[in-house]
Amino acid sequence: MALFCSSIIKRVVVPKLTRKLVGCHLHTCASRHAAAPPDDGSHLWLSSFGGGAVDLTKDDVSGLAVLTLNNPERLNAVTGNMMLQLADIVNDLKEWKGGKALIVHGKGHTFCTGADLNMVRNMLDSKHGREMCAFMHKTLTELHRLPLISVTAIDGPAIGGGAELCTATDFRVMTEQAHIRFVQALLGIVPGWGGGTRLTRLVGRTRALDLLSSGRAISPEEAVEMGLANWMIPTGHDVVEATTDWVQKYTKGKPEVVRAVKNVVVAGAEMSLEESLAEEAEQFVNVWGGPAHQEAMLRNARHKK
Ligand SMILES: CC[C@H](C(=O)O)C(=O)SCCNC(=O)CCNC(=O)[C@H](O)C(C)(C)COP(=O)(O)OP(=O)(O)OC[C@H]1O[C@@H](n2cnc3c(N)ncnc32)[C@H](O)[C@@H]1OP(=O)(O)O
Repeated sequence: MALFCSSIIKRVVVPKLTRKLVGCHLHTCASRHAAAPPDDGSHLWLSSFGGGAVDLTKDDVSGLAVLTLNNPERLNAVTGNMMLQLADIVNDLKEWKGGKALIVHGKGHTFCTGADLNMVRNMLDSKHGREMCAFMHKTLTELHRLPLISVTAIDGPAIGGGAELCTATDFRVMTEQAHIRFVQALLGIVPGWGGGTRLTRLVGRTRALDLLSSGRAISPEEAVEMGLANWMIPTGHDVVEATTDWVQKYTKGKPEVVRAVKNVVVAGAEMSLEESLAEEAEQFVNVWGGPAHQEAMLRNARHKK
């Protein structure tokens, strides 16, 4: 069990002024047809939808990071402020050279119920919808490509954008109480955070069409059966601890090797044959003769079962 030490809690606090704005803004949120958020020509208007937080702990010894969606009063619905924090954290993790693994989970016995509906009701114009969609596409694509072994630990509902978010990690593990549900079609939309594309590539065209058009809930058993989830967390275990133990089989190597393996797989999944082979060669050269390679040769490594 990896112990957390030298962990850094990273939380971006909404400045007081914005809070005031959010306060008066949230006052208007009561009416479903309030004006759309301020038009500042970028995605920064997302911060006018405050509430919740995305917390990150990083352990420089084990190379394990834990990202926590922290909005339990709203079942970890993602506010605009949380979207901005998530993007900041993904950028931070991209540069974390000692990083090997990332666990994404939600506070309390819920993973995430998608976008904060109070925000959604106040940004129904196509301009803000398009900007939010583009922002989350970029953020979750970069999360998916992080040179870390990433796993979403789902305890409770993963609904709408929450279902999409869990497809942006390499693996998914679920408790018995968990379920995944792509409700977008029931809300008159389609996935807005890239989850439709990733789901289709994960489970195939027919199953993706079944799940996206029906909006039905997927149990942990069915998710494992169809390859959408990779493991069921045994009951009575702490979700993060159990997931930390589970992911360790992928992170025994040195950070540079773990990161190189992930980069090879991302290339194989997303690039043309020639580009992917070139990237694989690049990754090979980066680790060939490196500390891990030298140590293995000195160890005269043998691989008995
Ligand atoms: C771009 C859109 C994006 C996408 O799909 O791409 C989206 O994600 S749109 C949002 C999709 N999500 C939903 O529609 C989920 C809505 N929530 C529910 O269906 C239920 O809350 C459920 C089934 C998850 C749990 O029901 P339960 O009865 O157990 O709890 P409550 O409904 O009473 O919820 C407790 C508390 O949380 C608030 N809540 C829940 N989900 C959201 C949300 N997505 N946004 C904001 N707030 C949410 C709910 O309002 C309750 O708070 P309260 O103050 O008591 O009203």
